[in-house]
Amino acid sequence: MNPPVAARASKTSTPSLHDRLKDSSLLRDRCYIDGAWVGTPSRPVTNPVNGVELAKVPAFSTAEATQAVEAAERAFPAWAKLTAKQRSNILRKWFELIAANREDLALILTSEQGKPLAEALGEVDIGGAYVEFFAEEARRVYGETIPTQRPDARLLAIKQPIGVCGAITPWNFPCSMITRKVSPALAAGCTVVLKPANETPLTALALVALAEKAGVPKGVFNILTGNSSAIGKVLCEHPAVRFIGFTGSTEVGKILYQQAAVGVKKLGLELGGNAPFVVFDDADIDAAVEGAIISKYRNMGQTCVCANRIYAQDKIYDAFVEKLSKKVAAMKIGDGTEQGVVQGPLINMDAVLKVEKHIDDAVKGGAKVVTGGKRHALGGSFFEPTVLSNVKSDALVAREETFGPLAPVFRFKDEADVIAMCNNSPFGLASYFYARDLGRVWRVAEALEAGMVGVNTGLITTEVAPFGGVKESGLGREGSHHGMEEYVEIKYVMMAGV
Ligand SMILES: NC(=O)c1ccc[n+]([C@@H]2O[C@H](COP(=O)([O-])OP(=O)(O)OC[C@H]3O[C@@H](n4cnc5c(N)ncnc54)[C@H](O)[C@@H]3O)[C@@H](O)[C@H]2O)c1
Ligand SMILES: O=C[C@H](O)CS(=O)(=O)O
Repeated sequence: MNPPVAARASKTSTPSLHDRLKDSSLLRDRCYIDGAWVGTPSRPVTNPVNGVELAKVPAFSTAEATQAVEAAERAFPAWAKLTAKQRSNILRKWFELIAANREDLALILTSEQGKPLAEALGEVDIGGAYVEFFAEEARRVYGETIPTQRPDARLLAIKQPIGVCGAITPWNFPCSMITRKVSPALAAGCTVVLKPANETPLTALALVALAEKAGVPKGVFNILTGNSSAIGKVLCEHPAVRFIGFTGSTEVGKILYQQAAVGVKKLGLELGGNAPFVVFDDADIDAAVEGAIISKYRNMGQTCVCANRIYAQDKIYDAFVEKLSKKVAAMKIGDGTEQGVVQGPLINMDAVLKVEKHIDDAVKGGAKVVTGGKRHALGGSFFEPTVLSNVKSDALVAREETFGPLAPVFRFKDEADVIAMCNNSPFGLASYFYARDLGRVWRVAEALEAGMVGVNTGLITTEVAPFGGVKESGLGREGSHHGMEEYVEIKYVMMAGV
């Protein structure tokens, strides 16, 4: 059992994260490989609010990644041989432990990632919901019998776990991006080696501690922190690894795609987005404002499904911009653990620089800052939630994923005009529009080049739907019963001599 992280006095007078947890044993500073908590804590994890060190984690690399893959390979046969019910029961127990520890998990999450506590609680809840859902799906990996053209033979198709899986996850959702991969993998009978983001490993380590407590056997679920590219290379090239699940930027996704080609590994890629958010003139404008706020400013705009470009039809443009910017200007910004705060700090200063680059480019092209537009008085990586109007359709912010609290509002004339602009992107993850005409809803939903469409809603995330994108937003789907397909291989058996 890993000794809990020693209580560290933070740089400020506020109690340390360790002292604020109900169960401080959830704050882990070692990796978990083959059933043992190992490594020397050396790499600091800091709070984006104030740079205070929360803990240190090991800086592992090639050797440890290889050890983890070999442990997962050894554990695979026994885990795959368990009955679906046995795996389901263990996953159910994991879900119950996540739910029972949701407040501690959310506090760890907010402390290392920055999102408001209310959002972190929501993330832990859906993170747990993926585990609960796939605990149930574990028992529904059905095969089929197939009528054959040979009277002397019988034909069946069976589904079997693909084997050792690598999982590499981003910092923006340190809980749900992990359970969205690991729970279907374990449900299918696979074993996993997880490399979480270096900015937010503590939530992942706590999830593994709870999985261990739930009875996941040694070697089945391994986690290591450290050198991303070196660990990723091992996961892409080791012959025992048969699937790579990656969530992150399209740029890194392409690197992994190339590396995995060497061993012809199956991949699940959940990549970048550039979601259009369209408000037609027959929309409920107040509802559209609410939808734009949750879609744009959730996690300070740091979600892959954030509205990245907002299009408002000419007739309602001014009213929409006025209503939106009034609500945005009223947002409370601060430390996400404080009551009422709805916007925390961005993950780092690079994120701030990207927002500023997009604002500067838009303003140079004639855009107007309606609210926000600059770093917040709190300093550090706090940035004012921003609304721009009169933005040119070819501005940088329309072409690149901002990943920050910036809402550029573009004008459009009609359906054909706006659909052409929406689809003029190499990305196709999420998209949103507000309209009430039934014919328009069908036409636009079918015309948008995206994996997911929100109609009259800015929040589409659920464990029961197939999450994923088209074009350069990725391959495959996570969540829903489709999410199991990543982790199984189909085999058909022709039995002659009947
Ligand atoms: N489609 C989705 O479901 C989804 C969900 C969340 C985030 N994202 C995307 O992720 C991006 C933000 O997350 P991020 O900054 O963590 O992305 P990132 O691509 O920089 O990092 C993602 C993960 O990959 C690791 N990594 C980085 N370089 C690597 C390499 N060469 N080899 C192996 N691993 C490597 C990182 O350590 C991290 O764990 C955004 O583009 C966002 O749209 C997509
Ligand atoms: O950042 C991308 C995540 O997938 C966000 S969520 O799943 O919509 O919460």
